[in-house]
Amino acid sequence: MSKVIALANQKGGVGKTTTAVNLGIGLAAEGKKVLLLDGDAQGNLTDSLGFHEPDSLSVSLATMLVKGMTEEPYEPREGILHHHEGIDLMPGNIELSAVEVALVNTMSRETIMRSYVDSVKADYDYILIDCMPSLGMMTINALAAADSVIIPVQAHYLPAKGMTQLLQTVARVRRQINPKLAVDGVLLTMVDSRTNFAKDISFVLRRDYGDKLRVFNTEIPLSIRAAETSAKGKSIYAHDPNGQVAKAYAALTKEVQDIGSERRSARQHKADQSR
Ligand SMILES: Nc1ncnc2c1ncn2[C@@H]1O[C@H](COP(=O)(O)OP(=O)(O)OP(=O)(O)O)[C@@H](O)[C@H]1O
Repeated sequence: MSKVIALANQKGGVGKTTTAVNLGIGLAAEGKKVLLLDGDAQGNLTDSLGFHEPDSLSVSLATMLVKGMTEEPYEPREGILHHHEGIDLMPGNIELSAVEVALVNTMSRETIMRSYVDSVKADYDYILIDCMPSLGMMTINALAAADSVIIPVQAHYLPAKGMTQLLQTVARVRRQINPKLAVDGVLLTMVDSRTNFAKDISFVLRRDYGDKLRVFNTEIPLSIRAAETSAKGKSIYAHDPNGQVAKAYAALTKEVQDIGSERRSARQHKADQSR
């Protein structure tokens, strides 16, 4: 069964795209079939994977969503690109901005992306959605399509108000559209080991949100090597295989798979008890 994970935080520049690339390619290295969806009009995920002119692509996620809105039949695999490190990508570009505006007046406006995801799900073990840095319609669509959400947070800045708003949005989507939506946890990124900020933030998150909110054991270190990867169009495993960031993303990949297995056994346990 495939798992759909949204990478969301309405704050920009916190590591959503970098995590989508390196978690996705990490899962592919473990033998999983992975599709990344670029749900951000900036097209950074598409660009980071070496498709440096996202706006010139003739088919993208926006094309599929427009066809979904207008109920035109579509071939869901059209436009999917393959990256040489073993993952597929449905690219995103500036056209998503227009789609976001158009969605507002569409029937089933929150579930257009879910219909697209459902149409390709059978081909993949994991689908990761890189969200826009906003809580607009495109992010709501991603949350409606997802099984769970990972929230990357830059370790030297805790957007306390932003976190509350994001968790409220997740709760609203869960209540109204997608009851199965879980929060996998907060991922601390760009952690500078010379400071205590990461520890302080973990403490504040646990204090303010309690055990409702898991903080991943894995922390992603701050490193110029991570910042270099997008221009190169490759993952950190290919760019700096022995560095700390590659090790951290490999550890995150394991942690994400472990959360998946824990949830599956919890569901099984519940099902067995209700028999
Ligand atoms: N571990 C890291 N160490 C240093 N720089 C990093 C690290 N991870 C990401 N960066 C850099 O930080 C910037 C923001 O990262 P990224 O694009 O992944 O964030 P984002 O949340 O997707 O941003 P946006 O919301 O604008 O799409 C990028 O220039 C990226 O290369």
